[in-house]
Amino acid sequence: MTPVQAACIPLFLDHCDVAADAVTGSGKTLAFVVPLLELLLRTPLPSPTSVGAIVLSPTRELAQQTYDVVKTFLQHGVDLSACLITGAHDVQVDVNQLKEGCNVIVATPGRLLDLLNKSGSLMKSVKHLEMLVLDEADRLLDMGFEQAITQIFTFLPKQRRTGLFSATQTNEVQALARAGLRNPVQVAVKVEHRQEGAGSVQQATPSTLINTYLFLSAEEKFNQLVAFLRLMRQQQAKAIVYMATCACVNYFVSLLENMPGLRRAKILALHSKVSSKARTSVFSTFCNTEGAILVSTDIAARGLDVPDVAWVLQYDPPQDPDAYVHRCGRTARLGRQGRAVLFLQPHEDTYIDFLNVRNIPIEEQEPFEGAEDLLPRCRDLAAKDRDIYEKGKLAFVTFIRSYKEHKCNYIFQFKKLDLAALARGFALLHLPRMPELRSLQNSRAFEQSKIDQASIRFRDKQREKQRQQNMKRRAEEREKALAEGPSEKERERSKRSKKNEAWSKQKQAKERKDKRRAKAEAKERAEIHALLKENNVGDDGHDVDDLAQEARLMRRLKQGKITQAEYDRLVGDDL
Ligand SMILES: Nc1ncnc2c1ncn2[C@@H]1O[C@H](COP(=O)(O)OP(=O)(O)OP(=O)(O)O)[C@@H](O)[C@H]1O
Repeated sequence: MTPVQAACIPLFLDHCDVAADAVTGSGKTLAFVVPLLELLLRTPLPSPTSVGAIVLSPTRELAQQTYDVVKTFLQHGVDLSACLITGAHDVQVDVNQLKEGCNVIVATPGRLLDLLNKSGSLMKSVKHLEMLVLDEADRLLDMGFEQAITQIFTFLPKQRRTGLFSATQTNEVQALARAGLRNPVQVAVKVEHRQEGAGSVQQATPSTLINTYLFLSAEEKFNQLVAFLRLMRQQQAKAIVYMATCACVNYFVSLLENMPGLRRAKILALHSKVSSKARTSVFSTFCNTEGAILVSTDIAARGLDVPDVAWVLQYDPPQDPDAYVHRCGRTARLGRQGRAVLFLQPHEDTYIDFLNVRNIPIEEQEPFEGAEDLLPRCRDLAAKDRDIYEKGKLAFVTFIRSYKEHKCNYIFQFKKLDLAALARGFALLHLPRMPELRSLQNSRAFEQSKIDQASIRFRDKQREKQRQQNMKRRAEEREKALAEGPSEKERERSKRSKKNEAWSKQKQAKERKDKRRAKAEAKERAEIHALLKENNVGDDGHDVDDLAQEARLMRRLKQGKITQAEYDRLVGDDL
């Protein structure tokens, strides 16, 4: 048994409520699954359809993982039934499952609350609940599930055991513990590490983790990533690479697949815009393929348990400060050795102090050997395939947006970003027209490629044919509009402006200048808006944090801005 299990299991069996806080990979899942099953076996439920235990997880992936652990016991002789209730399928599927009887429910809060509100029989079945578990409690709260959870409490009997599990403790988690737990026993399994001159101090990451950082300019990052991945190939080691946005994952994976030494590597992309079904398949390929590389957003930061991940590389530091510990926690699980490395730009150096204050020991490391300048090759790929060219622009735009919205913006200061170096580091041929980049458009700091962007073709023949047809249609529309001359409205406008001729040339010049600027700004906005819209990224930058989208949708549902059906569809398909 692991320490957290040794502490929690007897407490639950003694009918105590437990609030547990233990590092990633310390075996928290079994610390609640074992006593939960044991309690249900000891106290037979009044009917085969009674629900004896509920586990609430923040995401579908985590719920699925916990459900799989429960299932393993059921397949080996534990005579209970279990079901998984998430937004992954139609509500009716869940209703049918529940009718057949579920002694253990593993669920995400939104869907469970919905079913409790709709189904009188489920409301009755939970009246004899023995145990409730809130897993990854801090994330449940971050995602805006607090209200849903407190509403779920109202359906459950007060005489129950409640467990609250988290690898990061916050004031909000403590408030939730006060609301849902009765005199909980606090279990904190801490890791100590020896620090020169300070004796032993507590740390928030596993003791078997070697945690390092590397200062790199924006232009060095991709080359170092390739050097790192070649090393992983040599060692046949499994690794996870974290990036800031979905679009960054898509773009850099397209580049990596074409880099020398990596063409035969198994590089998988995972983020919220990958469909639910494809996400399951990506995850299972990653688990079952030796030396596979997962490039992901924070969607894969928490709770996911892949025992043989040897390295975690944080290509971009996380938006959410707590995510750092969870990302690292995908390696060095349950006493195994693991390594985590963080790429930082030199101006982001205070992040190291920030980590130290949070009891996260970290050391500087040497750059990976064998790095070469691959950015010209990347630009060449973009020039030969419009798909890569467009992915690059989108990735860059979303990265800038995510950087501007950084939760630790006193460390990650937008004004300190070297945007020209960043654009070079993204191997862009042209700068997207963004207000943030206006001063760079004609600057020598970023040399725009001479290649005409309209001439860059899709490698995929079908897509290219479609693009040509669209261009032709737009040109015809323009010609037609020209031939028809100005519209009635335009003629009116021009007449009016002649009548009100400006009283001085100076004023006219200023007006012309303002008009030009407004036109340029409107064009920039329209271009960025079109780029984001085409790629299903909201203007509010919701590409930035995948999981926040579910929380945002939940809030909109609560405010009555979307219906339950819309919520289900959006969460089901898009997240
Ligand atoms: N007593 C045990 N003996 C052997 N293996 C165990 C034991 N308990 C847990 N494990 C294994 O350790 C791994 C990590 O466990 P688990 O996923 O529960 O960690 P966790 O603390 O929930 O991590 P995280 O905070 O990242 O979610 C799993 O692969 C699990 O099967």
